[in-house]
Amino acid sequence: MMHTEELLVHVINRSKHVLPSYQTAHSAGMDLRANLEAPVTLKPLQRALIPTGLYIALPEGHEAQIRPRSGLAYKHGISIVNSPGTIDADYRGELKVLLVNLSDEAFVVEDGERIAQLVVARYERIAWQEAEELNDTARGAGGYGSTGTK
Ligand SMILES: O=c1ccn([C@H]2C[C@H](O)[C@@H](COP(=O)(O)OP(=O)(O)OP(=O)(O)O)O2)c(=O)[nH]1
Ligand SMILES: [Mg+2]
Repeated sequence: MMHTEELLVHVINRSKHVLPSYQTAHSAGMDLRANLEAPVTLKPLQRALIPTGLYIALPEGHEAQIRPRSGLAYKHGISIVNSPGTIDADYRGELKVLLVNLSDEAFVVEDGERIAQLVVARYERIAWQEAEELNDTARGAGGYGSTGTK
């Protein structure tokens, strides 16, 4: 259902499939479908750039992230090599998904299969302000488990 917070994004759908949509009322991502002439087999540790047939023009100040689906990851070890993939607001090419098979069995990507999810987000661009020192914090340079595990 339309409501005022929805952001309109221009899209051209050259795929055989319906446009991606949110599956539940508050899903952050829309699932992307593979748009294939023939199934693609990914052997263990093999990767492939999977076309979606979608072309978008994001409003300035927004990016889209292409993220893995947890079900495919859990059941079949399918992930995305460059996760999360970054779609720039000025990109006008086809959205593609760089899948990788991290399991020890071959996986077949079928035409129309929901292979990844697209999340749109605002981003900030920065300008550097060079400094001699940074402000003190309680964390300081602590990281990589510095706060313990329990
Ligand atoms: O998973 C992805 C990642 C990127 N892209 C498209 C949109 C993005 O705007 C463009 C460039 O992506 P990125 O900056 O990650 O790639 P690069 O290796 O830095 O290429 P470039 O030099 O073209 O920026 O490729 C995709 O379709 N899928
Ligand atoms: Mg780049």
